[in-house]
Amino acid sequence: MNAIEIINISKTYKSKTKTITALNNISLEIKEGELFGLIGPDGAGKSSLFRILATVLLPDVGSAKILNYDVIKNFKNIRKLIGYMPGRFSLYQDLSVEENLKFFATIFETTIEENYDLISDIYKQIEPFKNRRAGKLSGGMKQKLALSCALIHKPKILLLDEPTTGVDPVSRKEFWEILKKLKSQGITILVSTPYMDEANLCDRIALIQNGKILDVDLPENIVNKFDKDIFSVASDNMFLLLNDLRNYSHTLSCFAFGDSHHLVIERNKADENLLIQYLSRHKNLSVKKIEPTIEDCFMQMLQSEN
Ligand SMILES: Nc1ncnc2c1ncn2[C@@H]1O[C@H](COP(=O)(O)OP(=O)(O)OP(=O)(O)O)[C@@H](O)[C@H]1O
Repeated sequence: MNAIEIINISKTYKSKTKTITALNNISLEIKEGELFGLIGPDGAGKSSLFRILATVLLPDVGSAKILNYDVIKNFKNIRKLIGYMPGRFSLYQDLSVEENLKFFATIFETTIEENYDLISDIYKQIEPFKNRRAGKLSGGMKQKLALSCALIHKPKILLLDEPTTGVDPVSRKEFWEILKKLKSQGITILVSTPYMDEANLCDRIALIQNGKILDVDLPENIVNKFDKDIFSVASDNMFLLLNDLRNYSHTLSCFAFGDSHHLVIERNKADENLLIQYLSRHKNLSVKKIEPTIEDCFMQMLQSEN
């Protein structure tokens, strides 16, 4: 059975001066027990979709179901079945760690003790600070508390909107370990992230940009479908290098990627020696053929869209 079904959803925000299309005819199916990632940059429409699924925002067009309950007609049933962690953690900054957790437990007519099993792994890490105000916690600790609050009523489905944004790399890694464990306990997880490197940690992903889904697949299939050659190129003058690479006759696209540039060329059209010759004015030149990453695939899809 599908845990989540999204059918032709569109959402616009209108002000006096402009209309913003946040979601443009989105359809998606997420299976029970899946760890599904919605990957896209700021403003892509991720939060709007999460808010519709969490029954706190109405779509203009289309429908969505969670475990067969309609997000509009059956919103009360859905609220009991989901744990929702909004983009900016929904903690009460002036309440302590323990008070926040008790508050969420009370809303769902349960207690911390009753559901301690499910959250114990996560909560144990912040329990030593249970009297500290949420506002005084580090990003990683806030994230763990927010997840504990979202889990306190034993939801079947977790909706986690950018849970790792602004969190340090160690806490990010720990958080994904926790998600893996929750998945093994049978919880379906829909998680959004702007970090492309987190895509590989999901069972399946959807790439989203400008309110449109560009592709849905296993992370490895997205990479395998990439049918171009990629070179990682660096030199002493990265700015000049980017210009030169963009002017190269075989270039399809070229963009800065960490401390090198990624050059995309039609498959088997590139002769590495000719490229090195073309770039001969560069000092400390390095040219390496590499395997594409999800980010390369995403950039290429954006290029094709435009
Ligand atoms: N309440 C609102 N009123 C007007 N525009 C909005 C509103 N909420 C979102 N938007 C706009 O809709 C588009 C999609 O925003 P959304 O928050 O859904 O994307 P996102 O992928 O979650 O990005 P972010 O991480 O920046 O929130 C953006 O252009 C955003 O500025």
